[in-house]
Amino acid sequence: MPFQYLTNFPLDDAVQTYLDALNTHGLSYKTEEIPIGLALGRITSRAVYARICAPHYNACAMDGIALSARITFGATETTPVRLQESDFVRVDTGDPLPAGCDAVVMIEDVIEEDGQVSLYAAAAPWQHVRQIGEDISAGDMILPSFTEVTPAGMGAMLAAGVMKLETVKQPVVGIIPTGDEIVPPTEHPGEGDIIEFNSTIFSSMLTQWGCLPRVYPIVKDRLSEIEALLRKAVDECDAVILNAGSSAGSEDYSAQAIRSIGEVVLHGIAIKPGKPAVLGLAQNSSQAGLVPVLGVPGYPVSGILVLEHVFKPVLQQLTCRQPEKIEHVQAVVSRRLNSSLKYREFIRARLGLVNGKTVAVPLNRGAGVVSSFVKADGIIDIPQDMEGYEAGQSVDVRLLHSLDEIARMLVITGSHDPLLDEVADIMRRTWRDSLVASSHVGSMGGIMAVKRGEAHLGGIHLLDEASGTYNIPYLKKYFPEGGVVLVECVERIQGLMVAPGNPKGIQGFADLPRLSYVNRQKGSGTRILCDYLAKENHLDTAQINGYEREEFTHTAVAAAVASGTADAGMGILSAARIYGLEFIPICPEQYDLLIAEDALQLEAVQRLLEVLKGPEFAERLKKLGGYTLNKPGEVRPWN
Ligand SMILES: Nc1nc2c(c(=O)[nH]1)N[C@H]1C(S)=C(S)[C@@H](COP(=O)(O)OP(=O)(O)OC[C@H]3O[C@@H](n4cnc5c(N)ncnc54)[C@H](O)[C@@H]3O)O[C@H]1N2
Ligand code: MOO
Repeated sequence: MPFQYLTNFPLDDAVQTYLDALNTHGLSYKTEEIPIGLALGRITSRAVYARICAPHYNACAMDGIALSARITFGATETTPVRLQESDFVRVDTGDPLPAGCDAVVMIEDVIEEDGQVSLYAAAAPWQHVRQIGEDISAGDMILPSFTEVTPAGMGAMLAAGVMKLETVKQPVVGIIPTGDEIVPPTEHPGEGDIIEFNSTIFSSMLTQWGCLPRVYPIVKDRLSEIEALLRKAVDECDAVILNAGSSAGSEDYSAQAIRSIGEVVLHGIAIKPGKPAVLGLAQNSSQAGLVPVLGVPGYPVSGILVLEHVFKPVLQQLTCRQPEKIEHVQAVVSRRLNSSLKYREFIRARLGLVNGKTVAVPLNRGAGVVSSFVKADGIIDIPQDMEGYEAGQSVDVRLLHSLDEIARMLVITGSHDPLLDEVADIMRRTWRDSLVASSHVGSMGGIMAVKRGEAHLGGIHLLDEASGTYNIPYLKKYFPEGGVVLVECVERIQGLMVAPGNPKGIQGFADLPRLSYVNRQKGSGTRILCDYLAKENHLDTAQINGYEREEFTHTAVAAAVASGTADAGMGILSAARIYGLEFIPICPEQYDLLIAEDALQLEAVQRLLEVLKGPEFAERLKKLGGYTLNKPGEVRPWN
């Protein structure tokens, strides 16, 4: 296959070019008549008018007596009007107003005395009567065109004798997953198998947008097979998403397949992730309609962004839904962000309100890191003509959660330990409105984040080589003026995680030169410990294979060992257990929380301290293993 040169259209131009092309070819929504009972959330395609009045008869609005108001005139507290049974009709709410009557008196105001009925107030004509058409008059417009049907709207239509309405047909959107290595979801994928989950993400997004997703079976990387399934999908659907194979690889057939059954409007957008998207179209041969066909990059984050930015505006033309307002916020970015001048970049970020400023902590930028979307509170939008931002600069962030939620977020930035997730979970179970955003940037990263006022607190475990003590020497160095408190958390065991059965017979740190190693990032407490142990053991780290290979969490190191790409890595027992690894204890260390003094009184911080002191925390840590609890949650004097 000849190499395909991708274009580099700015995003807005690409979307406009695509919409123009689709509209030129006559892209249009379809309509269908549906019963009212199925209309919730649907969009009207034409105005709905009342067929009958509601109410369609004069109805009593209260339980009581119906009468002619005239006969009550003159009744007062002191001069009641007395009525005979023949002067009125006893009625219940909803009864038709009896002939000759024009008012209802509530039963509470009807005084029965001496076998007679007395009224101590006059009735006004038409009081407590729901007159014909009070709610809706026949011929009234109940809903205008292109309006979303609400529960009350459904009731109003039925009340007005409308049994069916004409709506915009929900577009059926076909999703075709492709790839030789793609397998249906399974708990036990083979090596090289990629679990097919994009179609589930895309289906759910489409459902949220008012479309009907239809997922086709996974098709192999064979042009003829992709073309055949694409042809079928175009004939069966109103829009089609062809997933993966969008790039320039030898088995990337999306653009070719779309071109062979229709037209590629453009291939390549100046965004990252998402650049190799293919914007195409084809004719539906059975219904002679135009079908937008989108070639979506295989990486899930790329796919989500392309769907959101490129396909959503197209689908909104088919669903006739209005784009919802996108909320933005200016936030201070917590670390340097590089960006290419060639692309507009979208970077997922956690957000929190610290010291009155909104802080954005960028998450993993990888296009394959779908979990970054799970954690993200917003998307940092770096324009194409920017080279990036320095830490502390203000950035534009598209909000994924409300500002109210972000204001409640407890921002924890520092060293990674699974206990933080357990604390967050206990908080959530105890107080449902608790929100915790924790980012793993290592102990030194935590110190800096708290110092810059960009985190409420951070986990730290920093060994001071000179004194052999933990944490306090660092606080003295970095916070000479105070402003932070140190809260006791846990003592935990650091050790070498090795393959089950310890096939390499590893005894301790001194064995590293004969192994392949996986390390933690510089600035993490574990890395500082490794560097210290290397010195103690007189090891030249340049001679240790993999010493420069850096992972950001204990579990990522454990995963590397479990996958066999490293013989050993330093970490905590709980991480080794998760991956079924053997654990060679090396030394205990103190893992504490560094809390900004200003943050100490926050409700969220107080809740966290309460959790640390409680029984559930102790129980959960016992299960995780490798921790000793002395006085968790207690403030430790340090200066
Ligand atoms: N030499 C080049 N290589 C790549 C380029 C490039 O410009 N030159 N672009 C990179 C970029 S950027 C992206 S994005 C990807 C696009 O990849 P494709 O659309 O061609 O997709 P595949 O290579 O087939 O798959 C990539 C990756 O996506 C995941 N995937 C695919 N389908 C699914 C699915 N249904 N469910 C879950 N995950 C899926 C999977 O991890 C694949 O490995 O290309 C780069 N390469
Ligand atoms: O465009 Mo790819 O989507 O940058 O990762």
